[in-house]
Amino acid sequence: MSFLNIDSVNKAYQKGEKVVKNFSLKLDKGKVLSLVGESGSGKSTLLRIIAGLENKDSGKIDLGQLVIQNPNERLIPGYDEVQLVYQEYQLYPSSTVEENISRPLIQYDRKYRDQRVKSLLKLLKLEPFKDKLPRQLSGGQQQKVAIGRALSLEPEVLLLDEPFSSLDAIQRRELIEELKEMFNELNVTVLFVTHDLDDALQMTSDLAIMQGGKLIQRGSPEEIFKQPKNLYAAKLFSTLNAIQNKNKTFIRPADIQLFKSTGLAAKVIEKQYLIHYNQLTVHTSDGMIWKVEDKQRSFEQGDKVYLKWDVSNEITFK
Ligand SMILES: Nc1ncnc2c1ncn2[C@@H]1O[C@H](COP(=O)(O)OP(=O)(O)OP(=O)(O)O)[C@@H](O)[C@H]1O
Repeated sequence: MSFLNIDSVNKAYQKGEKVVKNFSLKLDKGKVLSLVGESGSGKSTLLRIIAGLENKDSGKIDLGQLVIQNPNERLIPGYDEVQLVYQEYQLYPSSTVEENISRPLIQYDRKYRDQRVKSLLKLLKLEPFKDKLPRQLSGGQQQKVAIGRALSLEPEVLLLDEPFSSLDAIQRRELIEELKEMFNELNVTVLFVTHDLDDALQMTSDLAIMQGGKLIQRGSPEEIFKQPKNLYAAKLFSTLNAIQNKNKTFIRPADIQLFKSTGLAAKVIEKQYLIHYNQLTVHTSDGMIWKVEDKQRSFEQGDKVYLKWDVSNEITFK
């Protein structure tokens, strides 16, 4: 039996369109899931509902025995067992790192509190900064303090809502690496929401894709890459080239080989130098504009190139 159960959740704001549509998801204890979706797809609303901070219209959410109720059904909204960290998470500006992390534990026994804060500072590698104020820290360190504060209450579930969007790519990669290790050690169940597939994959190999309030697909990156359920899921991984005269059928740039003779003729109209290959924009003789990968970096703008691909790599949507 899974640990976090989200069952057929629906939500509309006022009388508008539903922003979460019949959404169901299960997650085992101690597992990390990345939920990827574009802006406005309903990710934040869903997380707030899971945290018990937003009313749902229908559906059920439970953590084993604990049923998450709507805030309008409770005196104090939210649950210690479910903690939400988001990008603009506010730290107390005039409290130190140590005080920020210990704040939620104010009513707890002092000895327990000191131990918990000490172990979190260690896990988060924040010991050298424990007496600093938030403004004296980098963006990544500030987010670690926010996560430390959320973890201080020993939640069963940690919900991360794009917590790294203000960080640069290198900071994000390093922070995700550190956090992954820590989540594993703490055996906390994590739902990580992002619009960035790279971040999602860096965090875990359990992926869910949300679009227009619905769960589109759940699986490993490889499964979704090979058999994407729709165009959005496929495009998260790469550009798709539409094949002329084949309805809803596409080929990925990486699956196209380039030749100097024989194949579908095309003309290079643009060349971009990327890390692992030159990306060429080509105009095919059947009138399509495609992206292809020139791994040998042998073609220039204006050159003629011939394209071939294996039909088994074509992706067709129903
Ligand atoms: N409090 C609110 N009242 C009315 N509409 C809202 C409210 N909060 C969000 N919405 C709308 O619900 C839809 C989903 O928003 P939500 O923030 O959940 O999506 P998201 O996937 O998290 O997007 P983003 O990544 O941009 O935060 C959007 O159309 C948004 O405008």
